[in-house]
Amino acid sequence: MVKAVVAGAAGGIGQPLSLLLKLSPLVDELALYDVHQSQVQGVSVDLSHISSPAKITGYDNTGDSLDGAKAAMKDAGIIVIPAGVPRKPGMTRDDLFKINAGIVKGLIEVAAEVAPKAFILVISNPVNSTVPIAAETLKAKGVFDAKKLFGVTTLDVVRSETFVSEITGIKTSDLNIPVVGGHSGETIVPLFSKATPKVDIPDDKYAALVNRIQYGGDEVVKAKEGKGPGGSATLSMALAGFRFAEKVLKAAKGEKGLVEPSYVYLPGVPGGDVVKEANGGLDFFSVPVELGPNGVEKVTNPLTDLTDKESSLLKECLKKLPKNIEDGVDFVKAPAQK
Ligand SMILES: NC(=O)C1=CN([C@@H]2O[C@H](COP(=O)(O)OP(=O)(O)OC[C@H]3O[C@@H](n4cnc5c(N)ncnc54)[C@H](O)[C@@H]3O)[C@@H](O)[C@H]2O)C=CC1
Ligand SMILES: O=C([O-])CC(=O)C(=O)O
Repeated sequence: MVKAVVAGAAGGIGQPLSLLLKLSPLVDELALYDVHQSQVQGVSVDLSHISSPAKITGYDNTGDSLDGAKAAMKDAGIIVIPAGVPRKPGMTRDDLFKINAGIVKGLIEVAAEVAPKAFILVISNPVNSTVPIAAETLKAKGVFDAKKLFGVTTLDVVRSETFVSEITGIKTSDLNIPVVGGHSGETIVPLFSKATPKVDIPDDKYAALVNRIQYGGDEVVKAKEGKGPGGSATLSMALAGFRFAEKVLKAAKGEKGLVEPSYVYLPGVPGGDVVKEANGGLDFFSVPVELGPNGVEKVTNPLTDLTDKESSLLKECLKKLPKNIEDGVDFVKAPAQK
């Protein structure tokens, strides 16, 4: 019996993500949680009419309590978190930290209490910092299992597949492109030299392609012009979040050979120490993760034999990512100094 939870289910990502999970045969119960009471109840009733097996339940809180969050997450197998505010034009993902840091910490505290063994997939931005916040919160509660905590960076992979396919003509479904590092701007490092099948990016297209992958989020934010629900990517993100969640659930059921990059805590996962040595000592990094019944089975070090261009991208990533990680860790460990 697999209980899945979407926290932030009434939002721009939450709604389509919940629809995809409702359609999945891998989910037996889908609990939708949001602080937006009327919206989450409406979405729950709406989805509950779909004739797929997953049973839908909807939760919000009574007053200031977290009773809805607790009931939603109780004994969950997988918790996907797109709760929080999205960007509007002119904002960076780091601008979201002020609000989303506390939201993620609060949700993880509930998860630690009522579903300490759940797989936790963090979508809320800035992922580079919200995942360290989640890790430190779980550590403080004594229930941290790094193999089960994932920052969802799948949208960077999805965008890479789309944009590389446009240039090379290779079908997106045939492409496998590791995108590593973090999830914002220059911290996003696509490694075309490690793609399968081999992809040939013409020199005159390389910089623009990398830029489009790194700033794909900004392209959407700009196009949406701050109008309508969800100021940033919602539909492509719902697909990406579902793709990653589905792999986690399939691996939990014993399917083998499932690999996808994800932003994980390296010291707590098999193979992580090698990546940590290669990235200059960072604890958190997005790397190709092989999934198994207990989450991360092992991670592979993607930072070998990089091309000169990729080494330059990595260098830029490593200028920014450490501060993002530190901000997240300090938010939990040293809040007074913030
Ligand atoms: N990891 C990634 O690749 C991506 C991440 N994102 C991030 O996902 C987040 C959500 O984006 P959208 O769905 O577009 O925003 P949205 O504003 O449409 O939806 C967010 C939902 O979260 C709910 N919420 C707020 N605080 C909550 C709490 N404490 N508990 C439960 N629910 C709460 C809101 O009521 C709302 O329904 C943003 O932080 C955004 O930056 C967006 C796209 C890609
Ligand atoms: O750009 C944003 O704010 C949302 C996001 O993370 C993405 O689309 O990759």
